[in-house]
Amino acid sequence: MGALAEAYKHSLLDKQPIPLDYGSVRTLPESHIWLDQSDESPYVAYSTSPISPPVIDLTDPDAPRLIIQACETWGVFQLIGHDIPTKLMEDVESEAGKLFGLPVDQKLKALRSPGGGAGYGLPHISPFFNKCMWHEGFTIMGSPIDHTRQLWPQAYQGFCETMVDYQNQLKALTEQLIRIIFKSLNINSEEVDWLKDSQGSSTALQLNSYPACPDPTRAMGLAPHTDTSLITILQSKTSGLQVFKEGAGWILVQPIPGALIVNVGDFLHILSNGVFTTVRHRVVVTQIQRFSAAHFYAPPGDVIVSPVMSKDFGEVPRYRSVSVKGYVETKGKHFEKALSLIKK
Ligand SMILES: C=C1C[C@]23C[C@@]1(O)CC[C@H]2[C@@]12CCC[C@@](C)(C(=O)O1)[C@H]2[C@@H]3C(=O)O
Ligand SMILES: O=C(O)CCC(=O)C(=O)O
Ligand SMILES: [Fe+2]
Repeated sequence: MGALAEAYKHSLLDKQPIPLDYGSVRTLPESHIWLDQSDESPYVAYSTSPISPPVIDLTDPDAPRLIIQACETWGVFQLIGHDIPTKLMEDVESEAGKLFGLPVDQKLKALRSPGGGAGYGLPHISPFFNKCMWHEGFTIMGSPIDHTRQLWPQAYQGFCETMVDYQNQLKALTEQLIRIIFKSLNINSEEVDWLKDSQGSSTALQLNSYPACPDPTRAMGLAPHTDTSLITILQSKTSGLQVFKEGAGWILVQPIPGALIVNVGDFLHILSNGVFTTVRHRVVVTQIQRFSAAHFYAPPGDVIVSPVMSKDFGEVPRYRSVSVKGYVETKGKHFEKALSLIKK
């Protein structure tokens, strides 16, 4: 858990709208129409360019070089050859389906409390937009037991076991990727206490549901954002995620069966002195419900993140050093402006 639990805490002081009973809505309500915000509309500037983020096989001896290259050029890649069991990935999706399939009154029993990080609700970034997203989410930080007991008083165990197993395995995979990336940054992983003991890092698992939408071209699944994390690992069987590529525009990511989508977050961007891209992304919706699960990983709250200095990453720092806790707070208050506020 840790520092990420604090993300958007301050923005949540504003009244947070609650998700609609999506199943009963036949016409897109005015509150959910994004079309008039022209440059934010998901169907405007949607690139037809054939380029797409690289696919990297973790068992390929050349994987470390390809990962670094992808972090620089795209800030996102699809990972195959990882050892997360397919069955576990499928169980996560089917447990998420059961949760979001509950009647809305039931789901509201697990509603995130004001200022709280975990539980059911709209995206944490909702207060920064004047339109609502076509989305419902369930955020897990640490054990999901308290919230899931509200949902299924007798039958919460299957859900909890699956999510805890997934969180542990995704944490280990993230740490494997971080060790690879740190090597290129000339950081000795053996000297990084929080990585060595696997203690204290901040993690969160976000289950996302994008309900079937009656008017997809005018709705927004998840508004453009960068993740606050060091690294995020996402699973989804279906397309909907778009990433912004400088010079090309919004590119739809076509998930490869069994692959995980890995993206660079703000902390890795700062650490790499701006060389690795913290990729802006958003989600479009369709008439078919879509699920995804995103695992976020950041260092412990008291860690100071400073840009590395070298020939490859630049000899002049582009960002001020920040504590993880401090930057998470800045992001929660200023959202998209957070990075520019810590620029040197
Ligand atoms: C760990 C976290 C990152 C996140 C905020 C949170 O505390 C829990 C959910 C995460 C999420 C998922 C949807 C997009 C996002 C921007 C949001 O609103 O909530 C991210 C947050 C983030 O990366 O900053
Ligand atoms: O659903 C997706 O594909 C992306 C979700 C996402 O960006 C997030 O949870 O931060
Ligand atoms: Fe994201």
